[in-house]
Amino acid sequence: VFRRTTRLGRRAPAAIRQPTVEIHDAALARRALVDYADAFIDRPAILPLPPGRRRSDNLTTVPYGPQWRVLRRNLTGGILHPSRAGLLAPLQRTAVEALVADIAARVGGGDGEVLVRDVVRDALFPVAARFCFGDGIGERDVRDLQRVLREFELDVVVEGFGGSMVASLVHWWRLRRFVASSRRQAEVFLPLISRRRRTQHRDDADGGVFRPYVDSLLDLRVPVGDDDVAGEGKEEHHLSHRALTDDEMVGLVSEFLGGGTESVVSCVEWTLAHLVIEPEIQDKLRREVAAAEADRHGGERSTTPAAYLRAVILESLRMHPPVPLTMRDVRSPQAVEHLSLPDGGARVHFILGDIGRDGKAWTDPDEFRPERFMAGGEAEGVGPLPGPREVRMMPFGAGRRYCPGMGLGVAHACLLVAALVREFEWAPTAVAATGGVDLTEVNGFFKMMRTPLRARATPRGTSA
Ligand code: HEM
Repeated sequence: VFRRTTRLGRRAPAAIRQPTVEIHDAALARRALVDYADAFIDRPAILPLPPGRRRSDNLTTVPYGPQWRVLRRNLTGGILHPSRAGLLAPLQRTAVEALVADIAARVGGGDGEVLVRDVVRDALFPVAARFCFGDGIGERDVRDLQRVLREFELDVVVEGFGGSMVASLVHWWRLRRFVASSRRQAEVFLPLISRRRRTQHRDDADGGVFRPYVDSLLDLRVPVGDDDVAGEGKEEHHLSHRALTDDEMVGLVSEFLGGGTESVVSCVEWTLAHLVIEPEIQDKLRREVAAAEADRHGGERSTTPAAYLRAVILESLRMHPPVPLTMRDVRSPQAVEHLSLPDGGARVHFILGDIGRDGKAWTDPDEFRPERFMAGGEAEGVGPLPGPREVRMMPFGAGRRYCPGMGLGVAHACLLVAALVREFEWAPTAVAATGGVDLTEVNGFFKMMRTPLRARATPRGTSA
């Protein structure tokens, strides 16, 4: 059940010279993250701090404590709260229209090949950028933001994220690239943040439509104290507070834009790959999406995805969780003892793809069968987030640090896949038709297709 890895040699810095334990098993994942929730609460440091730099965390890296609570509450309660999901509808409509127009232009009236991840990313990224900085940012700003995030991914994120990436990151040159890439992000983000600082209270938050993430960060005050040690055991309102530093703002914005887009792009690409290979599932899905459209009677598009669409997305997330693994730094003596972890604690990696394909929890786990999530199926009632009793899959993690963007991520994946099948028929390209669509995975920060999906799109002519 445990696979203990000892990849790091004695030359590795003390902070990461820890044994690594991998969990591939759904039942054990539940035991760890539910029974020992308090012990599985912090993530290990991925990078040693560059010389002369102070620690500045985003939500993913901040240790559990008052600062984490304030940042998390701001995102979940203030920005991503389900009651505000409807406010994003105009941005999402624009994204869907842009996606359909882009594909239609590429196939030029007839059918043609489309590189799926590029068109999806180009449609989705502006939504994340405007949700972050407000509706006022221009197309050039959006392009600059996309460029620096892409550079970060290409320069810093390498195949094999996890133990081996941690090892390779400690090479000085990779650390130097990381610092250079963060500096380039700061050069693009900070002027946009300053512009927002000058205008945020004047333009009534974009006409009262939605509150950009950056506005909430500018107003936020976090508890004072390095690594939150000062906050241990104190009520939050007894602590003194400070504004976020520029470095923290850059990290939080980078996390919001990068994590919120690429994960959805990965999910949509994997989903469409299966729909290309299995035309009956694509057809069934299209019929359901068309029926839901017909039910609209000219009203707003529903924000609740239809049952089969949701099942298709869940099946894709089960088989190809866009984030390949999630990590915890475990030091608690109790958890160490009861879970037979190495003395002194361990870095624990939960391998999300293996957990979703655990043969003890799923029938034919390598088959793409959305029906399992429908009424009467083996996974009826299973959702994207595990409940307290069992873990069958955990594409958004589990326990206290589960993904706060889950609702938005699933909504965006559903919206984009629905538009893709409603407007186009998807088939393998001539090359793929003989060689098959390549479902080989490659694990970077995100689980992507090793051969990016190219598919033949034929407009269905249903668009208004
Ligand atoms: C399909 C889309 C997405 C997937 C599959 C995904 C997956 C994940 C996973 C596996 C984790 C680690 C959870 C854990 O350690 O237990 C995570 C954390 C996180 N995600 Fe997502 N995510 C998605 C979308 C988003 C979006 C849209 C946002 C923000 C707008 C977001 C923001 C975050 C943040 C801030 C964390 C760290 C939370 C914490 O430590 O408290 N994610 N995500």
